Amino acid sequence: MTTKPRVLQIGPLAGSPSAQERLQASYTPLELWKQEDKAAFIAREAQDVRVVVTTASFGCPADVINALPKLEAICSWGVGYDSIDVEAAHARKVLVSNTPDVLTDCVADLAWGLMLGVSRRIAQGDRYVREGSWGQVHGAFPLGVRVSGKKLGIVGLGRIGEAIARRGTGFDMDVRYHSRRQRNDTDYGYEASLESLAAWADYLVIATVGGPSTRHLINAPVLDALGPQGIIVNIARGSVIDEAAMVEALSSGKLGGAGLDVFEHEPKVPDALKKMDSVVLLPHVGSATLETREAMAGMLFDNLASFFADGKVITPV
Ligand SMILES: NC(=O)c1ccc[n+]([C@@H]2O[C@H](COP(=O)([O-])OP(=O)(O)OC[C@H]3O[C@@H](n4cnc5c(N)ncnc54)[C@H](O)[C@@H]3O)[C@@H](O)[C@H]2O)c1
Ligand SMILES: O=C(O)[C@H](O)COP(=O)(O)O
Repeated sequence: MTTKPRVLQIGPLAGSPSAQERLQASYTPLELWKQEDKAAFIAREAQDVRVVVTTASFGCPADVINALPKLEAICSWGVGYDSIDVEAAHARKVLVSNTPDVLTDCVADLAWGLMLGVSRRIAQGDRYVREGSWGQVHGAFPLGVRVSGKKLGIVGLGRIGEAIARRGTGFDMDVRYHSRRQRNDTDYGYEASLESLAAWADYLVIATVGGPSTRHLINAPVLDALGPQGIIVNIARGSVIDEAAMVEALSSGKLGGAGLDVFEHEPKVPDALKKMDSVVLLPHVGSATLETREAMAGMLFDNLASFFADGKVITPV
């Protein structure tokens, strides 16, 4: 009988219906999140472990990486790796893998759901019908804002940003983007400054990586430039927007609206946002469809199998 390889699992694979079962079927996961004294558990049980299994939300900090002398790979479920200390991993030649591409379409679809939801007051209208206000309240339901034909600014024209842009052309929108560098393989207009993109755009959609390099990239001056008719959508990471500045801009009418799937201190959401009809709030569900979550699990297991077969991962970071 062959023994199942032992892997250190940082957090549960709760986002895919079958992933935890599949992990247990082929591997022996050491469940770190269940341990009271994690450092002692690692020192006692995980000194021979070659692989860490984690997710974008649980990540893997440097102290865990450095407490595992035999570590060779960190395989993560999710495309974002801002929660993994990739520098510490690479310093020890530890491979890191994520799950790119398979979630791109669903996250882009959700960004569009947020754009439409805020502009056409979809969540507000749903509340209005459910609470019995339709036909009872004097005056009509407030008017929304036209989406088709408007100006779409994308911050971070990567895989997801580009999928959002592509959908924009189907809505007859003019699309421009800001990234650290102009891309020479796309015809979308490039704005070298974030503020000039925001000043031009009706919709500013955030699709960059998270982490220190993009922390508070969207600050008060950028929000001011987007202006009282402007709508911001964030499906990237909450850290990219200065959340306090955004709440202030929305409260004072300096910013028109916001569609948010991610927040600075998840699962905490500022109470002020919950009271505003100009915002739509979602609980970090960009990739949360059955098909995509299964595909992400598939990619995680392909990376694990590849590592244990020949020491390589398929989608390295
Ligand atoms: N809401 C969700 O559930 C959800 C789901 C999947 C991914 N995400 C987030 O979306 C991010 C993007 O995913 P992707 O697959 O498109 O990644 P990607 O690497 O293809 O794209 C990231 C883009 O950000 C750009 N970028 C990096 N630093 C920048 C900066 N300082 N200024 C402007 N642009 C910058 C890069 O050039 C790149 O174009 C992930 O890192 C993740 O954090 C969120
Ligand atoms: O980066 C990602 O892929 C998404 O944010 C989904 O991962 P999470 O739900 O674990 O953050």
